[in-house]
Amino acid sequence: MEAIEELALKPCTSSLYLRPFRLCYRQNGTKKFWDFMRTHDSVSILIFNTSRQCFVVVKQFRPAVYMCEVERHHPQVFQNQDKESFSHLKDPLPALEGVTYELCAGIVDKPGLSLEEIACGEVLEECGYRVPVTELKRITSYRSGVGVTGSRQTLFYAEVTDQMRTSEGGGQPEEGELIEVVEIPLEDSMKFAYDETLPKTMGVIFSFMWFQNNIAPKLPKK
Ligand SMILES: Nc1ncnc2c1ncn2[C@@H]1O[C@H](COP(=O)(O)OP(=O)(O)O[C@H]2O[C@H](CO)[C@@H](O)[C@H](O)[C@H]2O)[C@@H](O)[C@H]1O
Ligand SMILES: [Mg+2]
Repeated sequence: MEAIEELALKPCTSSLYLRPFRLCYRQNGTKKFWDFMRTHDSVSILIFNTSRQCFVVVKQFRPAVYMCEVERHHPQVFQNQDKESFSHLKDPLPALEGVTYELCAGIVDKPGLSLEEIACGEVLEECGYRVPVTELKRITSYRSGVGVTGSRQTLFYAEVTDQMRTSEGGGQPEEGELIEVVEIPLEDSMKFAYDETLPKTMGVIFSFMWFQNNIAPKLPKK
C-alpha cells in the first residue's frame, strides 16, 4: 500500500466525485457568499468481531490527508494551481504520512440500493465479512463536513464472527481500491482512539465510545 510513486499535482477541472459551487445570499440584510462542494453522501460501519473481541477497521492511503502533510513541509506546494499542467513532486514524503485508520465506509452512489444494502456491500468488499442486511443496526447519522460538503453520513453497527468471513476483503482492485483490514482488540480500543500518533477519522473515535456506552456493558463477562 505504501508504494506510492510518480506523484504529480494538477488542478481538478471536472470530477465525478466533487463539484465546487458558490452560493450568494443575503442574511439579515448583509450580502454574503459561501463556497462549497457537492459530494456523495456516505455510510460507515462499526464492525465488532465477537469471536475475537476486536473491532475491524480499515487502513487506506488518503491523498487529501497526504497533501495536507506535504503542505505542512512544503508550504508552496499548492501555488501555481491554476496552471493546467502537472507539477511533479520531487522528494515526496513517505506515503505512510497519508495512511489513516477509518471505519469501513463507502459512498452512496448506487441508486436503487438502500443504505443498509450499500453498507453490507462495503463490509464484504472492504473487510470480507458477509453480513445479512437485517443484522445491521443503525446507530445514527450526522453531517460529515458542515463547512465544505454538508454531506450526510449514516453510521451502522455490525457484529461478525470468524465464520462470517468469506474473503480477505481489501476493496475492489478494479476500482483502484487498496485497503488493509486491521483488528483493534477491544481492550486497547480507548487508548487507540485517543492516540494522536495514529491518524484516524472522528467516526472511529465516536463509534468506539458509542460501543463503550451501549454494547460493552451487555457483553458476557469473561
Ligand atoms: N475524490 C475522489 N477522487 C477519485 N476517486 C474517488 C474519489 N472519491 C471516490 N473515488 C472512487 O470511488 C471509490 C469509492 O470508494 P468508497 O465507496 O469505499 O468510498 P470511501 O470509503 O472512499 O468514502 C469516503 O468518502 C466519503 C464521501 O466523500 C466520506 O464521507 C467517507 O467517510 C469516506 O469513507 C474509491 O475507491 C475511488 O475509486
Ligand atoms: Mg471505502
